[in-house]
Amino acid sequence: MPEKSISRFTRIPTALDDLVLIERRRLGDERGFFSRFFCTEELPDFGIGRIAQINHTMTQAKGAIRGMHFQKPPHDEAKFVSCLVGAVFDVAVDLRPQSPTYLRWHGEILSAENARSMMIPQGFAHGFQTLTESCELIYLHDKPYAPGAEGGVNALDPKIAIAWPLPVAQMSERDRGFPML
Ligand SMILES: Cc1cn([C@H]2C[C@H](O)[C@@H](COP(=O)(O)OP(=O)(O)O[C@H]3O[C@@H](C)C(=O)[C@@H](O)[C@H]3O)O2)c(=O)[nH]c1=O
Repeated sequence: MPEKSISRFTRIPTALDDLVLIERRRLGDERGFFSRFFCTEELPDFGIGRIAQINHTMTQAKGAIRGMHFQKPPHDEAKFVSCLVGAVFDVAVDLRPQSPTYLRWHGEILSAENARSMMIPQGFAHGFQTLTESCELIYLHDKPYAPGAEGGVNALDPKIAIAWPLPVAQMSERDRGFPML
């Protein structure tokens, strides 16, 4: 079969407009598996046509929360978020005032086993809670890091009411200080 006819990705819509879950297909054999991680040919309309940065994080504690982060315009970015070690509850909040799903959140489990990634579009805040120890995430960003443009929504904001699956074990001081809506 010609290589191009193999579809490597399954798109799974979510309850939020433009927020898509991607399942990376694994081609397995007795050695393990081969998997394409990202593809501008197969995902051309996908927000990340150009990869400006790839970032890698490790979070030690189970129950730790990072987020909810975004970059303000003109540095607003799309990111393709994947978990390569462990498992996380990954969450996006729609911050686009014109959107029918404005201020709604959506969460999905991303794990090393399920090979799922979240495509976070521009205009969303992103964060996650670790479900295991020593979780490693990889982010593909379509814009460079712009420290002066960092924005945040408080992950514990009762107006958004994200149903974090575990008690909060750890948050950075900066994340705890983000304002409530
Ligand atoms: C986000 C970022 C941080 N840094 C630096 C700033 C700081 O010294 C250190 C840790 O930064 P933070 O505490 O913001 O890292 P962290 O909380 O892991 O930030 C990340 O959170 C998740 C939820 C996201 O969605 C990511 O886009 C990113 O914002 O790394 C960079 O050099 N480049 C970057 O792109």
